[in-house]
Amino acid sequence: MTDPQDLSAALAPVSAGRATVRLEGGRANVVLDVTGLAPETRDALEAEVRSAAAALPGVAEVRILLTSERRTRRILAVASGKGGVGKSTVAANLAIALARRGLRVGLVDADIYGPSQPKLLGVEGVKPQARDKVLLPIETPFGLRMLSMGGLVAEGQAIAWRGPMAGGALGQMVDADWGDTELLVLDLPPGTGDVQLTMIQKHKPAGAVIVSTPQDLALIDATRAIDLFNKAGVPIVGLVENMAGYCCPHCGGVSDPFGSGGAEKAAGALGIPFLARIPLAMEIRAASDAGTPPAAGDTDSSGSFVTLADSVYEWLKR
Ligand SMILES: Nc1ncnc2c1ncn2[C@@H]1O[C@H](COP(=O)(O)OP(=O)(O)OP(=O)(O)O)[C@@H](O)[C@H]1O
Repeated sequence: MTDPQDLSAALAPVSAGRATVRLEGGRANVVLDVTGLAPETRDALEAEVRSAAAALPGVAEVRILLTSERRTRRILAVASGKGGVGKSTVAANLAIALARRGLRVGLVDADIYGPSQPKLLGVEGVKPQARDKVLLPIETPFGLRMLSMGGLVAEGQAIAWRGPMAGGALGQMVDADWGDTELLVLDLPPGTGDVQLTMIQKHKPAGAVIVSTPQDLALIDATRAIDLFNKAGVPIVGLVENMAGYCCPHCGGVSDPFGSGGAEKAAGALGIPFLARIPLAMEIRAASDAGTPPAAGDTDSSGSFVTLADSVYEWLKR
């Protein structure tokens, strides 16, 4: 017949110190601390503990209670005043570069108008599962987990959600089972309307990275985005200039279709940090379309995302 010591001894090798046990007649009550474990690791641990306890003589029933410490997880918003400036591309590559620096990163694609993260991260068509009505983020091949508005609707279906519906879906994604993820990068929809303001107020990002192209018109919109975060009391991490200088793959000459240096000047005038300059490069567009983000490799264009991630990393440390 098993006694409490036998039960503890039998579970010790499989539970790695995470189990607290009590024996009541033929029932083994196990409290399992699963803090920081990814869902699949947690399920495997629970199954191992259950079968180790059930194998003991005299144990007729095993009850397992999972507990987890609530972790503080920070949200980093990536936003732009207007569409098409490369906000999603920057968000995906920044998230990957931060993951490569050792942070446990998750990416939430909150862009209700054009969710593009599943394509950028090569997981198009993969639907997130749910457990007890809590979403389980998708594992991507690039060392980070992801949830997208795109994964919550049928492929190709137009997303014409009103603010409250979008807010509800975003809430489900932010409150998903992120396991030990310590930083959530939030790819916001472009623009500075009510939807964005509600998202920001509700989920209170720790900081915001603003993406702009170098020309004046885009910068005026970026200034509006900065104003939106200021109103919501969210600190601005800084401004990223995307689609700067184009290096011709044929002659090697550099041209500036959208002007140059505009974002750095604007950042100076606004008193916010200038984080990085990402070149306009065929390689970035092609790799993004192919679902192999440049920041996951070691090419010329990955360097600019590393610079960006370094600045953001330093900011997060502060
Ligand atoms: N630095 C770059 N060099 C070349 N192409 C780029 C660069 N940045 C983004 N692109 C391309 O520009 C297009 C728009 O990028 P992206 O979808 O990231 O923009 P967005 O601002 O998130 O757009 P939306 O407003 O639709 O959310 C994509 O085809 C992307 O591959």
